[in-house]
Amino acid sequence: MLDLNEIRTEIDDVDRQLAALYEKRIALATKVAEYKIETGKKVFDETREKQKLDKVAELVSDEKNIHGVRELFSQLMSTSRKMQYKLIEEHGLTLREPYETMDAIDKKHCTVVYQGVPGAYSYIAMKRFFGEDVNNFNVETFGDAMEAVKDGSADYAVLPIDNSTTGMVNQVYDLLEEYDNYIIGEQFVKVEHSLLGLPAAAISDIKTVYSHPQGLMQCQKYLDSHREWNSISQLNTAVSAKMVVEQNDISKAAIASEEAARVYGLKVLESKINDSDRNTTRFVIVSNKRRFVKGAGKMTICFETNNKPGALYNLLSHIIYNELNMTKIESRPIEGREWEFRFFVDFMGNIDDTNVINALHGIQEEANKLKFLGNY
Ligand SMILES: C=C(O[C@@H]1C=C(C(=O)O)C=C[C@H]1O)C(=O)O
Repeated sequence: MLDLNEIRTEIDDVDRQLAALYEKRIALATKVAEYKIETGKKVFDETREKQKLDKVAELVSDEKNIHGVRELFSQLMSTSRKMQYKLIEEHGLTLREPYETMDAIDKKHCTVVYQGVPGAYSYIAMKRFFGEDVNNFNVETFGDAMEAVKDGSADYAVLPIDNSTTGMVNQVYDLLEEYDNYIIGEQFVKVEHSLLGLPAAAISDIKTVYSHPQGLMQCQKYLDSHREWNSISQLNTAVSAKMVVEQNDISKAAIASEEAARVYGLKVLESKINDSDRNTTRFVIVSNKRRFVKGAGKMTICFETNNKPGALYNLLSHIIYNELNMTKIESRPIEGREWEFRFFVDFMGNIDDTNVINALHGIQEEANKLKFLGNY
């Protein structure tokens, strides 16, 4: 019979040696970091790491251990790199681009753009975030809103980015990657859809329903119970309400907010028709300036990786190692590169926190492309 305590005592002895050797190895890597600080050489040396893994594989006597020892050393080198990024940042050699901070957003003296027409959920989110009296104008598409912020005709844009029922708003993610605009705030709005018709209409009159694709998707179950209706996508939920008024036809209805019913003088034929009674949309407030509210607590970044095993795992390890709490990850296909993806990651932290700085330094060096999208 083997004695567990005895074996564990031996393991403890091996671990003591490993810990001492780890410290010795890290001390050497610190010298490497000093060399890199002096010479400007990059931390990550892929060729050296590949050679190292092949070397250590040759050092084991039992073939069964090759896989484990390669994994162990790739983790050791990954930790060694993270220690080096930290040292380099401490030396003031940052990869960060300049940015400013502000005490608060001046909500009284700004112009805000949103997509749609009055009564749209973006309009509701805008009023919720900036107040009822906000100076604003509207445009037809999300891209137009991004453009208005880029060219300075608006200081801020309010854009829907995620919905609790249907997930990400793909187009807005893609626009954040495409434009050099930054997220400086967010606003959650509980979205309750109603079926809106002309004052003279009854549910039995309805043949056609207009809404934004998101509105149609969020009421999928309700629409499935009325398969005789024809659903037609429009640019916006409130645009749909406006169309019902303009067409003046009792067989037409819109899926939109009760606010839209008030704005356009429509009748609520049925309220709360969304599939989930907790249907919520997250809106982001976007600016063309890298100016963030002091003490902002959430970061959004986006990066691309090689299509290689472990690539995403390796990049996320910077967030884990620096003890940052990741709250969201999404992926989008990269245009023109089939089956390659770009990742959007949210984590808690402020752009001035040292653990955020160190994590970003590592990701920037090791990802194909890192884009910082905001702090709010
Ligand atoms: C220590 C170095 O920096 C990095 C870490 C390595 C390691 O810990 O062995 C190897 C290569 C580099 O990616 C080095 O360049 O030698």
